[in-house]
Amino acid sequence: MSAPSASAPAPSGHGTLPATPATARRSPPLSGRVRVPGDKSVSHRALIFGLFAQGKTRITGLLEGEDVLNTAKACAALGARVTRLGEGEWEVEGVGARGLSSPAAPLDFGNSGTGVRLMMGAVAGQNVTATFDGDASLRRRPMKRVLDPLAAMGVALAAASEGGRLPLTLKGSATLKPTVYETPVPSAQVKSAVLLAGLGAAGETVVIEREATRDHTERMLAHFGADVRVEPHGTHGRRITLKGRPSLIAAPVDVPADPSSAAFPLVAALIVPGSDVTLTDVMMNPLRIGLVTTLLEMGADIAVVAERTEGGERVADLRVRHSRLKGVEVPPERAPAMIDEYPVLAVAAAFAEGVTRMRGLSELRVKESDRLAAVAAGLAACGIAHEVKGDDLIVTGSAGVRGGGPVETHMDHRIAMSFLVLGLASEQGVSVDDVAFIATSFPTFMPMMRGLGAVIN
Ligand SMILES: O=C(O)C1=C[C@@H](OP(=O)(O)O)[C@@H](O)[C@H](O)C1
Ligand SMILES: C=C(OP(=O)(O)O)C(=O)O
Repeated sequence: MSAPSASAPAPSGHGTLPATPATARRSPPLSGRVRVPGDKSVSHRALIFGLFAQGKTRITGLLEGEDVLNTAKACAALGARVTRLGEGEWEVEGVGARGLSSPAAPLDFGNSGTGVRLMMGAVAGQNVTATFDGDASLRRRPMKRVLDPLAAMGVALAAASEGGRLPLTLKGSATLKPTVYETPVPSAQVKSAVLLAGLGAAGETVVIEREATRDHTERMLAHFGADVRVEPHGTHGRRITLKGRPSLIAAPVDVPADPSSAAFPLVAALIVPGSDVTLTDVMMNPLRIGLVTTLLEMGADIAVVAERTEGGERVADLRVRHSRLKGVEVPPERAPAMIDEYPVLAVAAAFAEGVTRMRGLSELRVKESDRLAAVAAGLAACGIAHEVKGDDLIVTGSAGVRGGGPVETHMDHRIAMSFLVLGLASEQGVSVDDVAFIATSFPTFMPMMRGLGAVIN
């Protein structure tokens, strides 16, 4: 898809602010019982579905991280009345499935790929023109993966930066065509953008994925009253069929604790000797628990207790104790279920006996940073033997990890948190260059980790 170039003002966010470095030091045993904040994926979607629904959607446990707050602002700019009622408690008064209005100013999604890509899908079937922007990290990330299927449905790209990157302007279409789209990369964001566009198309929109990715959009479509069918496709895939132009009705959403955030205290407890930590209310959606599966294979002592269903999702408490880990091979088909957890899995692998080979990590290259490169550079700065072979990351663990740094975090919250966790069990501790971006997904990371006994300053 080609388009005239958009003028590019300075990117938003921390990119222009001075960095905030921090150091994590070898720590005493971690202990305690904590609930990490609400799931980021579910939080974005709760707000967006609230925008489309008729009536007032009440959300509890919403993640109040910068990524989600930017989505809340975008929902308001598109016409919803968005109110914060208390900590994690929000109300969205929606505009109905066809009622979005053009925002007065560019929508700024900061650091968030999920926010911007889902919202591009959301405006697709609306009589709306909107400009999408973000910080320097988000401006580098590929948007064509969403623009291509939206263009096939009839959305016009009015302006974009080189390669279809942000900032870009979309003109939605009130006569959007439904599509049958097979996603070329395993991406819940691409799938969700097409399904959200499909809300505005007359007829059935079908998304086919060769490997199943997180299914929160499908679940929420059903929860808000849409007619959506999910069928198996091939060995690992799914076929999702959505009937267009449904009336969505406001429905309460109780956001469970984010397994991708829980990953940090979880791995910290495994590698800091003597630790015993319980993480409560963690979402155990099967498409999100690849890390737990892998760590159990590595010999981790993780007890899954009080498993139950809350608000349509499996949740459980996880009791985690320091463990002697061993290296494993992580198959490529597991990648969608643990995509954001590879950086912290690499940290666990650094303390495991033997070699851990993580296969098929190409999607890590297009996250907030090139995570494959950032993890490799961080491991090198901490004296950990590793190798990147094609799209595989191979880490050779040892009982005595040197640490050190400084680790460059590249505007990436998960790189910052992963290497701080590594510092807690390393000989010299670990310094990272910037912790400001942790606020995008886990704003309480520092106090929560310190509360468990972690030494970070
Ligand atoms: O749909 C979502 O909420 C997300 C999907 C994943 O991205 P991709 O769809 O690009 O794999 C993940 O990395 C991101 O943190 C959240
Ligand atoms: C990749 C991530 O998020 P996003 O794509 O929404 O920026 C993440 O949180 O690790």
